[in-house]
Amino acid sequence: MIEIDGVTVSFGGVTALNGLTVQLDAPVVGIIGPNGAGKTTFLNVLSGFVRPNSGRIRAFGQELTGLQPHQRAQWGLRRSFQKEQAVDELTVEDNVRVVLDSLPLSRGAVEDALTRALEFTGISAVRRRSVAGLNAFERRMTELARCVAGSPKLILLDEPGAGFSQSEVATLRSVINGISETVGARTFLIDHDVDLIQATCQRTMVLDFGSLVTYGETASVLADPRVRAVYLGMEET
Ligand SMILES: Nc1ncnc2c1ncn2[C@@H]1O[C@H](COP(=O)(O)OP(=O)(O)OP(=O)(O)O)[C@@H](O)[C@H]1O
Repeated sequence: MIEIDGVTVSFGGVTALNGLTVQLDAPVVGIIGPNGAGKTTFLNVLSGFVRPNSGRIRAFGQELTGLQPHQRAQWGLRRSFQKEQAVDELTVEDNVRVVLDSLPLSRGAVEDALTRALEFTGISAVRRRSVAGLNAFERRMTELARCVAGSPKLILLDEPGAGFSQSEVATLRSVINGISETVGARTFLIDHDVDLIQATCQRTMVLDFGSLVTYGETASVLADPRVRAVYLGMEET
């Protein structure tokens, strides 16, 4: 259970999150809303890159508010960004090893976790290649491997499917669907692809202008006329 309690974030005159209060309790939670709704800001607050003006965040009983980003990573938080983060000059395995080396693990445990992460994301065959020589989807899967490595508790994915083909998104979908059982982590997924949200997220939260529109079972949320109005740009029927 991840408890968000009264989180407000202002950037000058812009209120990116406005007293957000919600308890997120599914293996994979979708986060949707129009551009500028506050979705990425929410992930930034969770990962510690943005300090809220007010409010608290607790995850599985642990107070995250006040922890630095590296302390959250050690606790078990992982994050992928809209913009690619994998380092071009490093091999795939070294990109993942960087994450594991920051954790209190023995050499052998690092290598085991590395192999598991690469297998889980389907990129074992390219593990010794440098990221610069990979295609865009292999680079995205390298970032996914960084997220699932080292027994994370909570994985935050910011539009991981953007720009990929249907078959690549299908591969991504099955990886996301396997995280809860195989990796044992919760996932929060921002994506504009409603089909991906529907196929992976048991529950979905909708934001608009930094406020919670609704949170609930994904099928009901997507059928909600308020959601269709704010997110899908449809008239209420
Ligand atoms: N660092 C910042 N400085 C100033 N304003 C910001 C900053 N980050 C976000 N904002 C503003 O806060 C609001 C919420 O932005 P955010 O990126 O969280 O929305 P979003 O829902 O992720 O949008 P998108 O779907 O376009 O990625 C927007 O009005 C945005 O311009």
